[in-house]
Amino acid sequence: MTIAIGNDHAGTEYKFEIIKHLENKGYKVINFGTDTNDSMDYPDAIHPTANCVETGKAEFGIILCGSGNGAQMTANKHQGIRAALCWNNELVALTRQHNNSNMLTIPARFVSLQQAIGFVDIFLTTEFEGGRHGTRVDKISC
Ligand SMILES: O=C(CO)[C@H](O)[C@H](O)[C@H](O)COP(=O)(O)O
Repeated sequence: MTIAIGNDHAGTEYKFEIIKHLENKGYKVINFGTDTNDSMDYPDAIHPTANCVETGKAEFGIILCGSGNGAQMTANKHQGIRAALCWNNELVALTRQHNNSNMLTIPARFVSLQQAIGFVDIFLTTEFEGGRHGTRVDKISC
């Protein structure tokens, strides 16, 4: 499975650890984020990450910024993206089960690295439940 990852300067350190973790598990990772801690504008990294998922080159995307808000807002401008901002395990599981989210947004300045890695694992292994949730997800697009 291929995962697209993107981040601004607030997410660089967690991004490297997440890539290492995913590659150890056999995932292919495409990195669109900055690799330094120098200040940059999150849309410049998040749009290409979202585009990669939207066009089917990656099955899922992981995005990080300080609060998660800017990254999530940017990704959700893409028609084919459902990006969820999550800060605990239950929210991660729910957004896969109920919203069929295809991008996980991690607020890197508000969760620990251990939490962030746990979120990634839950996100990538939790199935969409379909049924009534499928009807609702189909109604999101306008
Ligand atoms: O959280 C963010 C956007 O929602 C970004 O990560 C920015 O880092 C945040 O806005 C803080 O900006 P700063 O330049 O790192 O002070």
